[in-house]
Amino acid sequence: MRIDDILTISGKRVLVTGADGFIGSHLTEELVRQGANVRALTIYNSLGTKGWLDHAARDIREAIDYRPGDIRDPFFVNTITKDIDVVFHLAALIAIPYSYVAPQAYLETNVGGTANVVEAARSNSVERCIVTSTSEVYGTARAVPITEDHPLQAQSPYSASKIGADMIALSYHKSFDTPVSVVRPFNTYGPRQSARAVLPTIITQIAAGITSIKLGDTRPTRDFNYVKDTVSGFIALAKSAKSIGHVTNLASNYEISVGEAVKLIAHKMGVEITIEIDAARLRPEASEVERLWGDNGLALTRAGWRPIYGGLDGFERGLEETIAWFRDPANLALYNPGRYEV
Ligand SMILES: NC(=O)c1ccc[n+]([C@@H]2O[C@H](COP(=O)([O-])OP(=O)(O)OC[C@H]3O[C@@H](n4cnc5c(N)ncnc54)[C@H](O)[C@@H]3O)[C@@H](O)[C@H]2O)c1
Repeated sequence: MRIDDILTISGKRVLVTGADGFIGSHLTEELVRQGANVRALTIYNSLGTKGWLDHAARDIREAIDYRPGDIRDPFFVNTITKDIDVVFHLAALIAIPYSYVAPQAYLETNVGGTANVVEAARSNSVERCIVTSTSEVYGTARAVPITEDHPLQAQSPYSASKIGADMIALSYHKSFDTPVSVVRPFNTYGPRQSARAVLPTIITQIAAGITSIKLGDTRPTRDFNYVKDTVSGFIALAKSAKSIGHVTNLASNYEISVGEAVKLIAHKMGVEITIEIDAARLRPEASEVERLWGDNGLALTRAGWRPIYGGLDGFERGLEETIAWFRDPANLALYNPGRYEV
């Protein structure tokens, strides 16, 4: 196996798992734009839909090699990884509230699925395998900004499953020299995100004319990455051999509370709102991650990555783009406007 210092994306055969999802669809589009030959693992469904990739531009849709299936199936994952150069593994169960209800499913998909992906990467000698972690694995910050050596605290079954996945992935680098990079994005937002996530919850309710906004706890702080930054970070880290065998944060390095983010969104959407605390959205006290604020220094050192949408100014620009997308009636219609998701 040869590992270039700087890998070129153009012309590479790239597998994206979770390509039908929020971040995965944006990443897939960008990889196609950069000249990669993309194979998209989309979850199998009997309707034959391909999630958000159905909404990509026609030339992008037509350039993709679709492989509907399931990451829990090791034979399938191994088969579609043959002849692949670079793997971006994003497929996962991600909703924290559902992880309280069905923790076993989170273990099967997030830990078992990741084990299948890194095993396929090893046995097919890929050049890079990018595994997606999450800032949730840090739990409530003990020190800020959060660096990659911050303790891991599993405050939800989701977080525990992602910690397990990260450890399996890193063990493949240590044990077999598989070129695994673990990428740890902080909260990502932007067009196409599920209305279960906090910013789209606020935006879709306001866009649907609701002024009494239902939310969970508004006190926790988050470090929000705009999806274009998350995607450029994934690609930068894949290109750089310096990220192999390591965990690297992708953070905007700007901290804001959920309550302050709500006020900012309402201001940008030109409405006065009241916040209604919804018990159904509250996490158990010990499970709520109170504070996330990430350090992104290693992403710069290892891959030359900096967020374009960093700081308050960048967050405002990212929100404006996101709000404009959700306000488009064709997009809002996909969200069943007026329906409130827990
Ligand atoms: N959105 C965020 O704020 C955020 C932050 C940090 C990390 N992440 C991570 O980024 C990745 C993508 O998250 P997202 O926000 O785009 O979520 P998403 O739910 O939109 O995408 C996840 C995709 O995984 C697919 N999937 C689920 N189970 C599968 C299975 N068994 N087989 C095949 N595909 C399966 C789903 O169909 C979905 O398209 C996840 O690994 C998540 O943990 C997300």
